[in-house]
Amino acid sequence: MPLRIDVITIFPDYFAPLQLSLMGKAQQSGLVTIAIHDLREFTSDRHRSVDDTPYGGGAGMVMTPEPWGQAIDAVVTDQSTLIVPTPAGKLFSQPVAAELAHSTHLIFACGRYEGIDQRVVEYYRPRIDVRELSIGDYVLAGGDVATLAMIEASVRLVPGVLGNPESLVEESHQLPGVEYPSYTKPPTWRGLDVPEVLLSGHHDQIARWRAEQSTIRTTHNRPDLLPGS
Ligand SMILES: COc1cc(COC(=O)c2cn[nH]c2)cc(-c2cccnc2)c1
Repeated sequence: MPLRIDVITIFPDYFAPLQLSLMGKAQQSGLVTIAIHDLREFTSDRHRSVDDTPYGGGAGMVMTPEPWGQAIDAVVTDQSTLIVPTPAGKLFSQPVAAELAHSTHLIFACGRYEGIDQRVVEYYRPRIDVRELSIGDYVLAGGDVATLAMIEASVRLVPGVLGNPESLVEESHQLPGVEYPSYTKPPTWRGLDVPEVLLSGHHDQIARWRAEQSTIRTTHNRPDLLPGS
């Protein structure tokens, strides 16, 4: 069953990169189908407006619910998962990407301005799986870049998309933490040598060295990922 993805956005051009490289091949292979929808096609006023001033005051504008209701209704089924990228969401992660990779239908609602009228989430929550997801603790101008990141992270985990599942195996069995440093030819570059152990052919020593390097890097860069933290 191919994974179907519908993206609703006011900037469809943001998603041109999905036609390239791995994402493009995934679509050609029939494993994934991705459709981009312009939210403004679902407006009914002459100005095709999608936002208005916030109730309760405050800076900025909020996206009105009706165009979203029309756009989501046009693609939603009872198998859909609605994903709203937002700084207020639960943190997206590799396990979440793996879950999404095994979904049937994902709808990404890319908000702009200060966000989307909360009643859109409230309306669909009792009907389908709705997930407000954050890709990190910073504020983007819209959910489009977050959607690209989540699609790329998820689609690469769809069985058959990655040529060499080998790299996925290592990724999934890897110690929790960051990956070890990688090297390739030439053996010396600008006076810098590749660590001897990697040229030794001693696979158990190489595995030990890589685990050690991963722990050193995790301790330094991401202590929050260390086991037991
Ligand atoms: C749907 O509601 C949104 C969506 C977005 C775009 O997503 C992100 O920024 C994001 C997603 N993961 N990490 C960051 C931005 C806001 C927003 C909030 C406050 C002030 N300005 C804008 C609200």
